[in-house]
Amino acid sequence: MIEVKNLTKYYGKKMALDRVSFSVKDGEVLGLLGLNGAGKSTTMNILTGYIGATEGTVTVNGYDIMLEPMKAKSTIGYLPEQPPLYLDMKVREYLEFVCSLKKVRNKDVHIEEICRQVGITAVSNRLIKNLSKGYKQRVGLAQALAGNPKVLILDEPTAGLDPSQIIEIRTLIKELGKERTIIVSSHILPEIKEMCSRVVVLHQGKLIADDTPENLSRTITSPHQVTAWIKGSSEAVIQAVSAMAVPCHVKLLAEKETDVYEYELTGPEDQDIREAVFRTFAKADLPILSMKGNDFTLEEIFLKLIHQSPEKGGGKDAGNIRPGN
Ligand SMILES: Nc1ncnc2c1ncn2[C@@H]1O[C@H](COP(=O)(O)OP(=O)(O)OP(=O)(O)O)[C@@H](O)[C@H]1O
Repeated sequence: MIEVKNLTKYYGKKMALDRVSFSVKDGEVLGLLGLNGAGKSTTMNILTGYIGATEGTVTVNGYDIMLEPMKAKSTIGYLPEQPPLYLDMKVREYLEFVCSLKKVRNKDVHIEEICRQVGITAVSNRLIKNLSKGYKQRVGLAQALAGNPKVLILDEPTAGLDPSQIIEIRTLIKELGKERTIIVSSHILPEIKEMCSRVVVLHQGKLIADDTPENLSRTITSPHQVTAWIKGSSEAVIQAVSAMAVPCHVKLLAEKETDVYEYELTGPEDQDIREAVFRTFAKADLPILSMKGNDFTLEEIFLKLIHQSPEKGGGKDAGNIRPGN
């Protein structure tokens, strides 16, 4: 269990965190989502006792990180944004060193176990500097797992990896999350959705949402507007739309294939038009070859979350969204 209360951090005059509070239950995988500079690393550095907070408290498994740092830290494994690797060491040598620092008993068996867990047994005799970035990240995860901590804190573990390495690391984190409490940061919403059971969204040092990924998606998707590829003449499409039960505006975007056009369909803000769109074009014998809700960039999502916060009058459907400023 991790409790974060009113965490505030100033770097000189620069405020990096502003009264951030949240908690993480045992066995939960919590995602910290935010743009660059949102305060994710600062939060993680405070949680792991790397830096102190200006105000506020953090307790990890009942130990206050400032008052009982040794006890609190002994329950945490940390993978910072830049993994703390000694490049001229071999993987095994490095893990032996980490295990000595953490006073791990039965080192050999333990190292074999964590190498197996993160899939680095085959490279355990290689110099770290000769490993790919994906494997270096795995070694970083292995050092976090040394000592079998109950809590893992992982700062942007997939940053800079190629797509197949990203999938491998995400799968690994999901696997590790079955037995541990994990906090993982990212600036990629789909990544957080895939790995986490809860998401805390930070923006400019403030907590602006704390919810499940599903509720968050519901809050930020916009089913009143869809983009669809429809086969048939544009005249027939326009005619079908004019007969729709829900009033809709249609905009032709592009010709995608012969006789297939891409349209943007927009209904009233508070209405989900997807089903009506499907029925309309099925009835008119105009096949929909693809349909998707309009995606938002992360920046747009943040603006939406801030706009929908209760303080700004958007509280009705805003889930657990908290004020943004
Ligand atoms: N040591 C420092 N001294 C001064 N300002 C800092 C320091 N570390 C971070 N900051 C500032 O605090 C704010 C939060 O930074 P932080 O690194 O926590 O954000 P982040 O969400 O982790 O971003 P990123 O994804 O870029 O790592 C930023 O404005 C950053 O410039």
